[in-house]
Amino acid sequence: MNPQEEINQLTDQLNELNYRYYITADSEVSDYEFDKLLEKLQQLEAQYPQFIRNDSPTHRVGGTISKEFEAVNHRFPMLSLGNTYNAGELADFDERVRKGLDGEPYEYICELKFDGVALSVWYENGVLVRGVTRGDGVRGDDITANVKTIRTLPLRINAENMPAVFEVRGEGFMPLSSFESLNKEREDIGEALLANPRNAASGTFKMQDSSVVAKRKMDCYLYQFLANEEVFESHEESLHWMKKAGFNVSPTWKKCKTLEEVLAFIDHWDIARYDLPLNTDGIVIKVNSIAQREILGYTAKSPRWAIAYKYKSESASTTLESVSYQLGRTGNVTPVANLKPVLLAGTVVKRASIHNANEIERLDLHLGDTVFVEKGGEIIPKITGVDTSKRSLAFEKVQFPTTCPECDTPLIRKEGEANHYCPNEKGCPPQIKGKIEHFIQRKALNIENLGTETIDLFYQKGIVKSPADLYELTKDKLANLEGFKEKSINNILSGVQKSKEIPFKQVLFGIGIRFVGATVAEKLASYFNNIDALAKATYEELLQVPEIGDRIAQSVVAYFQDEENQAYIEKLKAAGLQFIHESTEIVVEGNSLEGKTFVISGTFQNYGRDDLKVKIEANGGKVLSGVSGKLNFLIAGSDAGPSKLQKAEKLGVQVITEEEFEKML
Ligand SMILES: NC(=O)c1ccc[n+]([C@@H]2O[C@H](COP(=O)([O-])OP(=O)(O)OC[C@H]3O[C@@H](n4cnc5c(N)ncnc54)[C@H](O)[C@@H]3O)[C@@H](O)[C@H]2O)c1
Ligand SMILES: [Zn+2]
Repeated sequence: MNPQEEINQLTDQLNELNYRYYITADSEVSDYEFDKLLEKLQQLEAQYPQFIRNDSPTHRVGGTISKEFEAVNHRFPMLSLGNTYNAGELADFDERVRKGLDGEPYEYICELKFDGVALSVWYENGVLVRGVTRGDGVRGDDITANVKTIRTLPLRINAENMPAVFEVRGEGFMPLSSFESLNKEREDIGEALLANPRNAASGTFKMQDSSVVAKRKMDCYLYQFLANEEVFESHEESLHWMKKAGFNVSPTWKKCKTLEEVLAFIDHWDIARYDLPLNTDGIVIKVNSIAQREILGYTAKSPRWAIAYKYKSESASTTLESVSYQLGRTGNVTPVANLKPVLLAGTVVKRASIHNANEIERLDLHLGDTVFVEKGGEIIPKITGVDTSKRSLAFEKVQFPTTCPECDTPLIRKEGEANHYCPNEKGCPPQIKGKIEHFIQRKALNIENLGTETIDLFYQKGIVKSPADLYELTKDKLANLEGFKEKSINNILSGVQKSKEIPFKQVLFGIGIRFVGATVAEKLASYFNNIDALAKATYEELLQVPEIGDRIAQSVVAYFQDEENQAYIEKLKAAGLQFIHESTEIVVEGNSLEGKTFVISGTFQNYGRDDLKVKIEANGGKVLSGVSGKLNFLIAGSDAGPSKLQKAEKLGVQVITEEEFEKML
C-alpha cells in the first residue's frame, strides 16, 4: 500500500470505529488498539500532509450531535485529551511542557479519568440554565432537563467571587451500584443488558423523559471551571472554589511537583480505583497555572497543557474449553464461554460472556481455540479475539443450538433481535422456576423465607409449579418434606399470607409480563386502577399511557389474550391478592392549605405527582392546571417546566420547593 492508500484506509477504519464507539456502542477493538491506529495515522499525516483528508479523525472530537435535542454552540470548544499508555510517553509530554514554558517552574494537578460522558453546565447569576453534551466538540445536545435530575448538581448557588456567567464541566456518570440494579431490572423483564456503565450513562442522558433519568440516580464529578473573565490563577484554586460552592468535586485529585510524584499517583490509583463508586480508565495530568496553560495552548483536538495516561485494560489468553447456554426467566438463551482458568487483573477467570449468536459468528469461535479475554468496564470478562494461528483443523466450529438446552423446544429469534429464546414459557423448567423467583422478590410480592433452593425443591417435588400454587401450600403438604422444621414451615406460610397485602402495582410487576418492569407496572396500575381495566385495554389505549411504547403495549395485549394467563390471574384473585390500585396512603395533617391554590410541575423526591395532588386536596388546598395571576403557589420539582417557572416569576406567583411545601402542612 502506498502512503496515500494507507492514510485513506486508516481514515475510513477509524471513522467507522468512532461511529461504533459513540453511536452504536459496539466497538470491535480495545481502546488501546484504537489509539495505536490513530497514532499511526497521525504519524503518516505529519509525513505526508498533502494526503490528509477533510474528514480525518485526527482533527476532531469523535462524538456527534443527535436529532432529538436542540443543538447548542459551545462557548468554549469541548476538546478531547491526548493520551499515553506508558511512562516514556509521559516523560515526552513533560519535556514538551518544559520546553513550551521556557524554563519557568510549573506544577501539575493529577485527577482520575472518570469513565462517563462529558457535560457542560452553564450558570447565570448563580442559576443553572443549561446542560450540554460534548457532541462534536463545537456543538452539543441541550439536555438541560436531564442534567437537572443530578441530585449532587446545585440548581442555584451563591458563592464568593462568582461571575455573572460561568460554566462548569465534568463527567456525568452512572454509579456502579445504579448500573447493576438497572441491569438486574432489565434482566427481570427480558430486556437486553446494557454493555457497560459508560454506554448506560450516555444512553440515559439522551433520554426524552427526564423522570426516567431521575430514577436512574445519575451523578457528576466536576473538574473544570470556565468564564469569560479570569477568576482563578490556578486550576487548584478553581477546584477548591467549586467544592466550596457546593459542586461535587471528587476528592481524589492531587498536586504533583515532579514526574516521579505523577508516576506514584498513577501507581497508587491503578489498584485503588477499583474501590471507587464508578469506573475510571486512567488519570489526567493538567498544568496547574492558568497563565501557563495559555502559553502552551491547544491543538485542533486537545489542549497541549494536559494529557491522559490510560490504564491498559488487562488481557490474557487461554483456551476455550466449551460453551454452555444459560436460560433466563424470560427464556433468553445466553452463551457463556468456559475457559481454562487464567489469571486476569488479580482474579482467576473461568468464564466469559459471549452475549449472543452474532458474537459467536463475529469471533468465528471454535472449541479449543486460544482466545483473548479482557476485563473492561464490565464485571464479567469478555472474549475480545481469537488467535487463529493456534487453530487446528480438528477444532470444531461453535454451533448455537437450534433447540432449548433444557426442554428441547425449537428456539426462536425474532426479527431484528440478537437474542434467541425458548418459547415454551409454561413448560420449560428454568423459566418456571425463574417466574416463581421473580414473583417472590422484594420489589414484587416480597415473600420472605423462600430461597432459590427451596423453590427448586418445591418444583422438583411437584408442589409448586406456578406462583399461584404458593397460595395452596399447607402445613400438611410441607410437613412431608425432608429438612423442614415447624418453625420454617410457619415462616413460609406467614410470608405467603402477608403477600396478600402487597399493593397492586407490585403484584402486577410480580406476575411477570414481558417488558413490564417495576416502573412500568406502577404507571399501568395508577392509570388503569385495576387488573380488569388493564386486561380489557386495547393496544391504542395502552399507548395513551405516558412512557408506554409499542413494544410494551403489544406485550400486555398478548399477555391478557392468552387463556392460561387469564386462568392464572383468576387463581391469584381467588387467593386474595390485591388487584385494585390504592393510591399511596395519604396522611392528612389538617386544613392548613384551606383556600390556597397550587400548580405542580416537575418530579419530586417523596411523592408521585398524583399523590402530591391528593395530599394537597386532603389538606384543604386546591390544585389548578395552569399558572395564572390568581395562583398562590407553584411547587417546582427537580425538572419543573421552564415556561411555567417563567410565567410564575412574571406574574409574581410564589415558587416553592417540595421541602417548603412540607413545612406548610
Ligand atoms: N474502542 C474503540 O473502538 C474506540 C473508538 C473511539 C474512541 N475510543 C476511545 O475513546 C477515546 C477518545 O475519546 P475522547 O475523545 O472522548 O477522549 P477521552 O475520553 O480519552 O478523553 C477526553 C474526555 O475525558 C473525560 N474526562 C474524565 N475525567 C476527566 C478529568 N478529570 N479531566 C478532564 N477530562 C476528563 C472527559 O469526558 C473528556 O471529554 C480514545 O482514546 C479511545 O481510547 C475507542
Ligand atoms: Zn426451554
